[in-house]
Amino acid sequence: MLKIGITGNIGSGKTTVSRVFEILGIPVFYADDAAKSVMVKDAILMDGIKAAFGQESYFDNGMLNRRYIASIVFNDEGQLAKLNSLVHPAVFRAFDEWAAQVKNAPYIMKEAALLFESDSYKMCDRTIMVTAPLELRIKRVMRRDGFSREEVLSREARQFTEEKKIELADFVIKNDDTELVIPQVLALHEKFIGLSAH
Ligand SMILES: CC(C)(COP(=O)(O)OP(=O)(O)OC[C@H]1O[C@@H](n2cnc3c(N)ncnc32)[C@H](O)[C@@H]1O)[C@@H](O)C(=O)NCCC(=O)NCCS
Ligand SMILES: Nc1ncnc2c1ncn2[C@@H]1O[C@H](COP(=O)(O)OP(=O)(O)OP(=O)(O)O)[C@@H](O)[C@H]1O
Repeated sequence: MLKIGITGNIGSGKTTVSRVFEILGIPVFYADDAAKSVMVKDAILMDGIKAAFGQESYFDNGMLNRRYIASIVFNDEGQLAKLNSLVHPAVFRAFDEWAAQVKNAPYIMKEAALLFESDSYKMCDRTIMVTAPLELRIKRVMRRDGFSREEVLSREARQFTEEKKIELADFVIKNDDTELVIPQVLALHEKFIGLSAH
């Protein structure tokens, strides 16, 4: 089945855009959500996270202490690489399991913040990069998550630049208040339906 990867840097709106594809009936796998899910369900992974970052990584009720882990990894590249190497293989497995059970769809999508950084774009037939100017992205995430400007920038600094991802991607969706998103989604949807028919 045709696999489309969709990504975008922090606050670009990749989740919002992916929801539009979902409304069109396309099954979408959300890698960020899957990461959060395996991190509280996969016992071997949880032990690995505790061993690497301490017991404080989890609250007593089993929930992930996201603020604590974020404060470590987004300030230290080595610690982030360690977290990524623990979590990403479990997310790749979750995607494969999810994809194997999808029936009757013209194509499927994988929404992932790190589609290019993690090399998972190589498993996709086509890729989409969602873009928006940095200042707008910062504003969106500060409003959505109550993050400081510095917190947004520390994550942005751990991602490839938008320019690099635009070069790597097959298609770009502009989500920056100058262009309407839905017509861009519809045009790509038509294209992917055409590709899946061949
Ligand atoms: C550190 C964690 C606990 C922080 O949780 P939090 O709820 O604050 O963030 P959330 O997961 O919703 O991500 C929000 C955004 O932060 C950025 N971000 C998240 N993880 C990473 C990462 N490993 N590298 C760079 N940026 C990242 C992305 O832009 C993402 O869309 C969480 O991000 C995490 O476990 N990350 C490691 C797993 C991962 O790589 N997930 C993303 C792709 S699978
Ligand atoms: N075109 C838009 N107009 C107004 N608000 C938008 C638009 N696109 C996204 N947003 C808002 O911006 C915020 C970030 O969008 P979204 O969560 O889709 O981005 P994301 O790329 O998935 O972010 P992250 O990388 O942080 O997970 C959300 O609160 C969303 O509602």
